[in-house]
Amino acid sequence: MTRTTVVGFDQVTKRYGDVRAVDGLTLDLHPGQTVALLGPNGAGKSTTLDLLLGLRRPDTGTVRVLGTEPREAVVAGRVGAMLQSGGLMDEVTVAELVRLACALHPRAHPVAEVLARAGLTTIADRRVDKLSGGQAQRVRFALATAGDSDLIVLDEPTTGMDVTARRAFWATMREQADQGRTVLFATHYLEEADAIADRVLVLHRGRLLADGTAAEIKAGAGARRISFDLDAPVDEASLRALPHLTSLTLSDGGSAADAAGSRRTVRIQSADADATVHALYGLGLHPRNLEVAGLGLEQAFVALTAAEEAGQP
Ligand SMILES: Nc1ncnc2c1ncn2[C@@H]1O[C@H](COP(=O)(O)OP(=O)(O)OP(=O)(O)O)[C@@H](O)[C@H]1O
Repeated sequence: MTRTTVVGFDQVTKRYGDVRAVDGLTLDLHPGQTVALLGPNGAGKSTTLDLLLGLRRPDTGTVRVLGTEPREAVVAGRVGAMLQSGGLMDEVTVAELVRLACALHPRAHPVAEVLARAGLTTIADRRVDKLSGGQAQRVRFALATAGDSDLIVLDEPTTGMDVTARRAFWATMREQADQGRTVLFATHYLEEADAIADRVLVLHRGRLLADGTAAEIKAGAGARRISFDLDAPVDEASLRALPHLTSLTLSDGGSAADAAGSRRTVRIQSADADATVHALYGLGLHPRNLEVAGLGLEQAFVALTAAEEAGQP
């Protein structure tokens, strides 16, 4: 089965002076996908979004959106965007601004529906320059969903939103994806990516470091968490010398015996848990409550990007 390509990057590079913000990026996004774009500060996320919205042009390579130039797709109303720095007009009310966005959209939804979806009905008459940070985010969200777009692009959309607003926001985005739209969002909230995205892209120095479901990314990072308790005093240096260990924390267990310093809880991150545990028993220790678990998305992300940093000058 051939799938429609909503966003296609082919060997795209974008430099700012000496900085390669996007470096040979090749990528296809498909309808109905909810895609999280992750990466440390400066990884190239915003530049990638700017390229696919036609706000910047690649130095080399091609970007296509819904089979056309990005700008064409945007002008045709096929792309809704919520950008980080999107300034809102002063001295207009929420309703006026949303009405304007709907008037400009070739396939607009009714204004009341757009306001309601973004949770703005009760503050529709407020001036946008008097809103709180989270309320202003909701207005940006309303502008991104003013019309029937095929692709919704969100740059750190939930920054400043409270828990309720965040939940409502993601429930709406889920609905949008269920209706066949593609939702692409850049975020630093890895738990959101884990919970919401069915595809996760990890960017690092403008390159794609990982691409898969959150579960695949966690498994692909390879590392595991090992934790156990020790009743006898332990020589920290011998633990630190365990093979494949990437981090170690020692903490007191919290009981009266621990005050004497004998009982410790040990938490290890290892790139090869089997080998580390094998060597642990080789030290003659008697670990209790031993647990080996996979990484969370956040830990996998840190492990992936740290490994990449270590391999680069
Ligand atoms: N207008 C610009 N002029 C010069 N350099 C820029 C410009 N915009 C971005 N850069 C540089 O390009 C690289 C990628 O920046 P970009 O904003 O795309 O990253 P990001 O992943 O969105 O970062 P963040 O998580 O901090 O928002 C960074 O090194 C940044 O300093």
